[in-house]
Amino acid sequence: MTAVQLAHRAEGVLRTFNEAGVLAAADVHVALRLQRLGGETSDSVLLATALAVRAVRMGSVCVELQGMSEVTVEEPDRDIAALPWPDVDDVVAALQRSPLVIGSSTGPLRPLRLVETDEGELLYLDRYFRQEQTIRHVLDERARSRPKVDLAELSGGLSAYFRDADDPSQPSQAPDRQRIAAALATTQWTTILAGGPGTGKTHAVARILALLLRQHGPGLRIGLAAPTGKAAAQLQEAVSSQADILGLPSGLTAMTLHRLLGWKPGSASRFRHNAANRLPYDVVVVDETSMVPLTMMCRLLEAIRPDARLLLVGDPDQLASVEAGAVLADLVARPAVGVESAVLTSVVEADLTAADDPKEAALSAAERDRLRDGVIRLSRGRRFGGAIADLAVAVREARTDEVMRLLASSSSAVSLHPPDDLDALRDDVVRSAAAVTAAAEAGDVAAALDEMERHRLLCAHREGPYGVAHWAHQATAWIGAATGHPLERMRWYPGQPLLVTVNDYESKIFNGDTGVIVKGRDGSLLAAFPRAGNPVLLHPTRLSALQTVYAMTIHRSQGSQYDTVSVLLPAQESSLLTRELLYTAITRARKHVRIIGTEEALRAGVGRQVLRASGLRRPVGNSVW
Ligand SMILES: Nc1ncnc2c1ncn2[C@@H]1O[C@H](COP(=O)(O)OP(=O)(O)OP(=O)(O)O)[C@@H](O)[C@H]1O
Repeated sequence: MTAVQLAHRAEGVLRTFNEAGVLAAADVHVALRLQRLGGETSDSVLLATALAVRAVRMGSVCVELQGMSEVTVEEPDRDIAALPWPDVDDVVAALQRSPLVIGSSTGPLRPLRLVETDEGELLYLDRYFRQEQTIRHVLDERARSRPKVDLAELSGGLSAYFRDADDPSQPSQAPDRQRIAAALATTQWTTILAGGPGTGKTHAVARILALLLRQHGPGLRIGLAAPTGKAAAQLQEAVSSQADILGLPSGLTAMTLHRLLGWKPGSASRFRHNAANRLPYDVVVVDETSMVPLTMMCRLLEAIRPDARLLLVGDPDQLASVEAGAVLADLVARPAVGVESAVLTSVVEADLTAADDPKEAALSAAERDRLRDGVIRLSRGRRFGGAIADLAVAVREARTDEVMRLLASSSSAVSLHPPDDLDALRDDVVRSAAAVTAAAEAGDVAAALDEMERHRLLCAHREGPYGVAHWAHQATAWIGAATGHPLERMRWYPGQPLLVTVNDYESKIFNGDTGVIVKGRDGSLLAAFPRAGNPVLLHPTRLSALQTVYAMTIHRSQGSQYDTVSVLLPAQESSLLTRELLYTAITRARKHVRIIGTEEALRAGVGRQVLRASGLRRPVGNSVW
């Protein structure tokens, strides 16, 4: 059990909620500070303020006051409902009078914002409300006009780039959502290209760039970015690998969003590029957008020129950023506000109206509606088919019985093991370590890196009996017992799996990169990291933050895939065990996903959703105090 950190100065209701683990010491401190500065005396307002701070800490953008008591805490046996929750109407009334709330009649300092919606009031820290408003405003402004397009050129391009995979002499069969995505991105300023792993998002992005080059010529300035260095490197590799066949410029580089926007040392949220100094690109592509938090999305949208195309790419069903906001999921789920595009309809009418095809279902009315805002979701799996994809979809759609049925089926691609059934896991850990070590000892860098992709052990937690630390230790012990060489005492050894935890721009090695120690030609030990065609080799002491990684958190594994993934489920009460977490873990596997845990834990996970409160996905026109 984790002891709750208590705020020393907390009294009354704040103390009670702090002791119960609902509020952290930091939430209490902020609320008390604002109370002092604003001269607020109401306990209800204090509690609501602390809950608004807590909400951001937990990844939400605001608190839904009607549901403010529906919180989960780390210690599952706490009776949260029994806490002295104030009446919601009283809280709202107190907030409307509070000097801390914008629009109230009194008070010099107004850090809070109360917003009324059809589903009840939302309480924001005003800063996040303003960021949400900026995002909404910029996107709505961008949707008011459309780029000029050479339609003949566009039709020619669509027909050239979207061919039937089995018979390239023919255009692909309608409906082809990739073709719709490409037509959208050419005919609108903003496109949101959503889809699960292997649905061909990057394939479509490369073709979209080719279409835009046909429209605008080789002078088109392209900015490629992603939230992490690793994701940026992957985007660059994926686009570069298609550059030749599509005639894209060679040497296209992708960078982190921080770098794209011009990160200023010492400022976490202010960038060189902003509304007054816009980004120089004609098209900006952001990959892995699910990991982009609200503040970063706001800064990006402020900095992008109104006449630059923006392509936001990602999987809205994956775990969101650790910071506040699940912007991609919100933008995909937002009610449509844009108007239908006759140009788009004319270019891809066959795709919009086609009936079900064996490979791809017809577009639903809801999907057609979302096209008005530039939102398209790719659904046809291009990489892995069968049971893994079915399991991922069943988890995403919370069809628990179907999840259990798939795991009980005879498929060799998915399996569920009780917590004490560890033989297959141990075999995979030992076999994969032996193969990596053999290649690393032989100095075969490519083979060592390939072998690293065969199996990955994933955990929800970092600490505790279900955590990475414990299971990495267990894996090390299994490997040591199998080889007769205990690994713990060695600093560097061939076959040692590595995880980088800090960006190193000079070496182009990024937080989240994984690699392996290999023997160099002269027998010295080097850290190897995969890069398309050309692995990076460095002396391990050149990198300041390297960990040995026999197990990894599911959060960390985002953006990577492995042949076999073993997922260790925590106890069913764990608030980390959610549908998004399971979906993310399952979709890391190419050939086999092995889930280790109880059926109860799995059912609990499928049933639990990460509810990140925000106003972005609600209809506009709410009255605001
Ligand atoms: N229309 C297509 N025709 C033929 N092959 C395709 C098509 N679309 C995608 N592919 C292939 O399917 C595989 C997966 O595509 P891609 O990498 O673009 O998916 P993704 O959605 O970007 O996946 P991830 O999110 O995991 O990076 C790739 O090998 C790609 O070349």
